[in-house]
Amino acid sequence: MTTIKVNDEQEIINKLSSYIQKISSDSIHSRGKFFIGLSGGSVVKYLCEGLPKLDTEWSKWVLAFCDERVVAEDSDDSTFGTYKRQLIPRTGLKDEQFITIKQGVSAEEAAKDYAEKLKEAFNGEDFRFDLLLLGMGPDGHTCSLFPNHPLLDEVNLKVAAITDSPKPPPERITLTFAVVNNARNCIFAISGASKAEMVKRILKNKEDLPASRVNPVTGSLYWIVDHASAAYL
Ligand SMILES: O=C1O[C@H](COP(=O)(O)O)[C@@H](O)[C@H](O)[C@H]1O
Repeated sequence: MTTIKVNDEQEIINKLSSYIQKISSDSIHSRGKFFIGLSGGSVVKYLCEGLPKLDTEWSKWVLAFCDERVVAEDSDDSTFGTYKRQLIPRTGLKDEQFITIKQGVSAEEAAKDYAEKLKEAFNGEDFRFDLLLLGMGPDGHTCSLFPNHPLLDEVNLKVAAITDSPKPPPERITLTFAVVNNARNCIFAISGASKAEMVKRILKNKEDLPASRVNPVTGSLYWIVDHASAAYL
């Protein structure tokens, strides 16, 4: 694991963008495509500012979600909806390159459908993302994997439904750790004093929290933290 300390949110965006530039170029060069998993929350802002500056073959990108809220696409809570409004118009990306959840169905059905879509995108069961961009809530959750939730120990499903998310909205789908820890690269990008206590509990105290369970088996893990979130390291 590599921890990168930067001064502020702008430096998080710069550092994150330079990793994405390198990993996307390497992936496209080696395998012809770049499979990236996006998160919601603060990661959206980092990407909307950073990605438009990349020099890349946008048509080679395949974009999926580390988690998604089971809501209508035009809802402010929809992670895809937010990227559609705020990111797509500023890049060469097209809507069709995003693997999105089925609309108007239960979380259970959306999760099953999403797993099928990933299977098709990856040409099989081995969902090996080139890069997962991860956020972490102040409670230590990542994706929609929350502290003390039974989904933390899910080993059979690759995409799971959650209907009791402690953070609204309650209905979501999420990648499970089986997929997260199969990625080639995982990057956490964390800013702000509200995350400082949790950053300490995870990176310094090594407590068992959802975000601490991200540890790609044959991949690389990076934590990019700003001055405020790294205050207790
Ligand atoms: O609900 C969610 O929260 C996490 C963390 O969000 P942040 O705003 O604290 O960075 C996010 O990574 C996840 O994708 C999202 O659904």
